[in-house]
Amino acid sequence: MSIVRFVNVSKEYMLGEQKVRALKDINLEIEEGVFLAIAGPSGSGKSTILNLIGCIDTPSSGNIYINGQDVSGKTPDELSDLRARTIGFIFQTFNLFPVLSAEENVEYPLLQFKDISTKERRERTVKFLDIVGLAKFAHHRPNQLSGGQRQRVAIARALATHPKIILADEPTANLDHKTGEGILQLMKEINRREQTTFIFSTHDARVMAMADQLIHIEDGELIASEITK
Ligand SMILES: Nc1ncnc2c1ncn2[C@@H]1O[C@H](COP(=O)(O)OP(=O)(O)OP(=O)(O)O)[C@@H](O)[C@H]1O
Repeated sequence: MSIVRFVNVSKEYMLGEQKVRALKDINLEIEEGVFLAIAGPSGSGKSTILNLIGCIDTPSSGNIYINGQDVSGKTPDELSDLRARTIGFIFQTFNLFPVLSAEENVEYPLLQFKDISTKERRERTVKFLDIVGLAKFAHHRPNQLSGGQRQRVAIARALATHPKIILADEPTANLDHKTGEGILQLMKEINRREQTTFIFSTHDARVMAMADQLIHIEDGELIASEITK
């Protein structure tokens, strides 16, 4: 079963009086467990696709199925529940809480789940900080960590809720090349081990080369989707 399916999806934004067509009639299937890159020039619609998959935005027309569920017609509460249980997010600017330690940042999204006990919360926090190689930095705040370490905290935070899909909007854009490559390598290891589906946008050809599937968009249109591995 596809974990993500777009059927004739279009997205328009109003910019003052002007209509911007951010996505035009996109048809797309993403299989569970894939390591997928979305590539395209600035303004081509990469973030719009990620926002739609992440249920933080809804299409103007067409249907989107996430983990077999049609997201159209869902209420904002239902969408936020689907999002919380299915999706993890990683951002290019890391988006950590500056006043919280690394472990508190990882634990934070788990607080919304009443069915996860304090013990389970603590265990997951320790486990995922360890997976990203930051066990020793648990009590550090973001400003006491390097860019690569901050992104590792963000990866641990995204994994802590056991999502089926992790969405990453240019996760290496604010990192130097070597650090960025380490982050991608870590994401790929987790993808292979946990079978978590990773979907990330990028401008970087070296990052694209690590993907199993590469989607090219230009001017809101899907121009190619190739399985590379
Ligand atoms: N909230 C919005 N209101 C109006 N127009 C928007 C909005 N969000 C995106 N757009 C427009 O939709 C198009 C696609 O934008 P999107 O952010 O998806 O591109 P992108 O490929 O992610 O770009 P970048 O690589 O620069 O982040 C652009 O023309 C953009 O200006």
